[in-house]
Amino acid sequence: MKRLLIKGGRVISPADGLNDKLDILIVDGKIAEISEEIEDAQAEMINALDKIVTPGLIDMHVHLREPGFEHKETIESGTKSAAAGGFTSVACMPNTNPVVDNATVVDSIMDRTKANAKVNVFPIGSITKELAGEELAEIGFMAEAGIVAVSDDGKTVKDSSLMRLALEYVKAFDLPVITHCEDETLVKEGVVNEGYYSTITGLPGIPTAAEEIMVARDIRLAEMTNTPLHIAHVSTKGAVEIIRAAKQRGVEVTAEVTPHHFTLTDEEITTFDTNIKVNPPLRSAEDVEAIKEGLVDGTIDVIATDHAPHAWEEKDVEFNYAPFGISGLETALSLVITELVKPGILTIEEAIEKLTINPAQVLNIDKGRLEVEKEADLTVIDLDEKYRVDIDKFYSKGKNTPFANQKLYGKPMLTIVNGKQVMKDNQIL
Ligand SMILES: NC(=O)N[C@@H](CC(=O)O)C(=O)O
Ligand SMILES: [Zn+2]
Ligand SMILES: [Zn+2]
Repeated sequence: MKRLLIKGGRVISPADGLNDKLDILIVDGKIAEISEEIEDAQAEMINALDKIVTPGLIDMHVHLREPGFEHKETIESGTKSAAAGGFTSVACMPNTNPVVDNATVVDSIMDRTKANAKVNVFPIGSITKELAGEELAEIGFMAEAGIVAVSDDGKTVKDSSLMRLALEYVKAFDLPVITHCEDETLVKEGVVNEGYYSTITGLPGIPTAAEEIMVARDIRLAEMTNTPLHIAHVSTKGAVEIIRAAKQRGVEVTAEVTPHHFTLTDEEITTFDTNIKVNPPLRSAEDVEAIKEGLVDGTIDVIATDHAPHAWEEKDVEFNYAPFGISGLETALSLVITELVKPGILTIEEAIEKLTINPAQVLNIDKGRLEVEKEADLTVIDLDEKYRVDIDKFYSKGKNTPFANQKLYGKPMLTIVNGKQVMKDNQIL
């Protein structure tokens, strides 16, 4: 029997009402005991004194790129990156090649996960076949194969009546719909936020209304069909306001933001660095402020990375031609701590909620808690560790981050998945 004893940490699990100095004993991959003083001579001991111990972090929005774009990322490299970032579970988006629009592709991701993944992987199926927005994907078969949600992420389902149909149809399978909101007719050739900085750089702009129109549409459709809707990567003040109002009148809508959208503004585009090119684009300081308010008052339930790795040579082109996306798994927790927790915007408990139980609840997965007899997924965090982001040490193939060389606070020290240590002190085990 394999025994692991995590001693002396401050255990924070909002869903279990825990915020105390506690020991945790893991036996054969499961949590065996959580209490004040556990002694176990046979167990391997981990000293968590002055550290925070939380349920394993969950990232409900990542692009693992496999199958089809293995030069950008694979299930192996992407889940190593997740483990390095303190995540024990990720949900992966279906914009692969082939698209995850049928059960065979879901099965293949499950098989590859079993063989190569360092953390739990929960596949998301597409809403429409080939993400083409024309007919529904094989949602029922994919549900049987184990998807946790559907999304055409990367694209909006343009046809409102097809989106309505999708929202009706998923009810039979109890799946949430995750929507990527942009009105393509307003986006056109846009590559950055439309505003002062797009004007002075001459880069084509994407107006905030492009996002807000679709957020409003999808919320109305969710309301009409009574289906849970999750809004991906919220980036504008107006979107926060629309979601807040919808929640107030009882619509079952949830929302996420990414670390880059609560950290950076569109002023960054004056560098023309393609590593800040992302969809939705970095917005104005006013939008960032509104997003933070949304995090504080609960309008925004989840922090998710939208980890979108790209190959170096793909980003090393003129701004207009570079693909959208930021590699996010290995800086997310530090950005949450540096930008939200240290300045007192969120308490550490609130931050952990948005990284554990809240995404678990959106996806309806049995994760995000610390409970005896459950699989031991845990993250040990050092809140005070200060370090410089080193992209050469990234496990992700995607080095496309605007945070390279930045000094950040707070780091995951240890990631445990199913009782197994998968990352310790920046090393994948
Ligand atoms: N966010 C991005 O900029 N890119 C994502 C697509 C998406 O999340 O919409 C990608 O797949 O590269
Ligand atoms: Zn998207
Ligand atoms: Zn995405």
